[in-house]
Amino acid sequence: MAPQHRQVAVIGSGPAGHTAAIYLARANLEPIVFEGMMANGFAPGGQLTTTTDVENFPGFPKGVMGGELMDLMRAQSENCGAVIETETITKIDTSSRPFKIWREGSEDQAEPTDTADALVIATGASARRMYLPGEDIYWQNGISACAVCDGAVPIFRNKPLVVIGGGDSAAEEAIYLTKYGSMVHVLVRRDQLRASKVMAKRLLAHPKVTVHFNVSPTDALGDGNLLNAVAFVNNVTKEVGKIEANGLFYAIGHDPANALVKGQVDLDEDGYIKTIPGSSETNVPGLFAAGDVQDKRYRQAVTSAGSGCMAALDAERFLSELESEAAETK
Ligand SMILES: Cc1cc2nc3c(=O)[nH]c(=O)nc-3n(C[C@H](O)[C@H](O)[C@H](O)COP(=O)(O)OP(=O)(O)OC[C@H]3O[C@@H](n4cnc5c(N)ncnc54)[C@H](O)[C@@H]3O)c2cc1C
Repeated sequence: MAPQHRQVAVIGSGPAGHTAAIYLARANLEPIVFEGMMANGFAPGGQLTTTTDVENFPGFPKGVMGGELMDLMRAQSENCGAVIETETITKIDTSSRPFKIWREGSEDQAEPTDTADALVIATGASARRMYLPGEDIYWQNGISACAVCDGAVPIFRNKPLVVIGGGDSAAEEAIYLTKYGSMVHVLVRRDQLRASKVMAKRLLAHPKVTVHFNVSPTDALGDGNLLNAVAFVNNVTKEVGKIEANGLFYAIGHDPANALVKGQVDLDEDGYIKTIPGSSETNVPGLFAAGDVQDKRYRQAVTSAGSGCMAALDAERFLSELESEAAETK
């Protein structure tokens, strides 16, 4: 069967992918969105489908459930004219245009299932977790991987909190959480922080922060409903203990979902797709990146949506230039 051709395809269905789709559809470019089927471990809709209340996405004064927000974005994409396919893309070839795309199950075939003149990669990222015993019970009931997203929720107010990690993100998240928690304990696996000198100094000097070196968490403990303590082991003395805590925040890094483009597009040292600052353009003309897969700094729904808009506008301009070039050579 001949590949299905579109002017533009979007891979990914989080806030970045759907915002790109809304803009592309409104520009009459009839985008196809591959929303994935548990791609990168997430249901269609992405990371927000794994959370409850989202209180910082504009337009929802009382907050909105993550799953509901993503259903609304999906409906808006469709209403604007995007075609959404519940398919995971397992291979692309961007070495020549049109770009070649293979849906899951067809990656061994020579012929792609789809082709597109422009591609928006919005495959997202995932926060690293330790999957401690008890984590399945207390994930989102005391355990989080995003202080900015969840720090303000009532269960953490004036309560002791734990942050896991020793880098800049851990330091930033711990200091951020001092606004809400009564005390913030930072558990660092090694005998020193990896954070920059300035951040480390700020963290160590903060009156509401205690840094525990050579300590790793071993268990998430609670009452069956909410987390109330974190068990730990000292990696040097092997001494075990327990810290009372109503919040456990992972700050041990994120993994951008870059498998599709690895080796085809420039990535930074942490695996994020490199975009030209102030745009969504990658080093491959016609290939645009949006959302968490290219953003290691903000990683928020609204910034992902913003970059999805940028990718759509960049793709639209690229396609119209392509059209003009084709008209001139006729
Ligand atoms: C538990 C949790 C709570 C959060 N709370 C908040 C909050 O309150 N406020 C906030 O602003 N941010 C929050 N965030 C962060 C926010 O969810 C992300 O910044 C945002 O979802 C990133 O959007 P994205 O579009 O880049 O990608 P994602 O949301 O990661 O979505 C990417 C999608 O693409 C799909 N996909 C991946 N690979 C493929 C493929 N090969 N083929 C097809 N599809 C593919 C995935 O399945 C996924 O559905 C939270 C994150 C988590 C994990």
